[in-house]
Amino acid sequence: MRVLIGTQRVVDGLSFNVFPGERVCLLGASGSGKSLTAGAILGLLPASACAQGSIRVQGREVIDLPAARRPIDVRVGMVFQDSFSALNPLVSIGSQLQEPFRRLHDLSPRAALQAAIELLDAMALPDPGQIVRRSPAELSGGQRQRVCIALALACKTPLLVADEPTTALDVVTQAQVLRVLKESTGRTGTPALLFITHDLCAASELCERAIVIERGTLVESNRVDALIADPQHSFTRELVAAARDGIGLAPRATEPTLAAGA
Ligand SMILES: Nc1ncnc2c1ncn2[C@@H]1O[C@H](COP(=O)(O)OP(=O)(O)OP(=O)(O)O)[C@@H](O)[C@H]1O
Repeated sequence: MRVLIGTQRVVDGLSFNVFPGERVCLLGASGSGKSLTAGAILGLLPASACAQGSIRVQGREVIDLPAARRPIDVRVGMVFQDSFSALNPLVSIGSQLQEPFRRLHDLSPRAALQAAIELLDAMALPDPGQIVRRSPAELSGGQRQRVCIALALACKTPLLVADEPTTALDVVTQAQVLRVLKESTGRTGTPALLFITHDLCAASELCERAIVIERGTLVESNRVDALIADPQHSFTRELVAAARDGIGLAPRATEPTLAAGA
């Protein structure tokens, strides 16, 4: 897969899979092409950028399909760093969360509201019956981010891309959001996760496998524990030197949920 801005290849020859039940992190320095990779996978590249090569979701080619034109079963859920701009400030949390349950899952308004409250409860949000009545501005950043995760999960996509979802949060709130992401992805009946970050500690708490890119090119790919124990590339060595130790789990080998290729 490549992403071009004009004639410049800002992502070049990047090739990796995310399998069902996996949580994979995409690591790279600032400007290395992580967000453009996410944008290509989501079908949300800026107008100035263009993706080439192959991006398959559940085996289906989607590289030329912007998010809004993708069939429901190959859409990709997303959680971004800025939870405030991801939500409509004028619409209550309940109405925003009801929408995917009504539109995609055909639930009645009452059943959709109940499903929204149950999902917020699973996100470890206190008093979800009250939270659904509030607007985004009436929540803390960590609460809003968990609402964004709930919103992404409500769409029941096979893959969730989380682009630096904890960067704007304090360390305690980061831990809560990481816990919720871990509990709600990477298992049967939940989406696989592509977690985009330059925080190796967060990556090691959440993910089993890591892909490291530099200047839009893959430079290292391994299990997170192996990567931490024996980093090969200079950027990975710098990341490891700056991070505390973590643990990783073995990836599971089945049909890929996502296959991005050149
Ligand atoms: N809309 C755009 N127009 C022109 N260049 C862009 C655009 N978006 C990104 N770029 C350039 O493409 C490269 C990769 O950007 P990208 O946002 O993917 O990096 P990143 O790894 O996500 O960085 P960060 O960690 O700082 O968010 C950078 O050099 C950036 O300046």
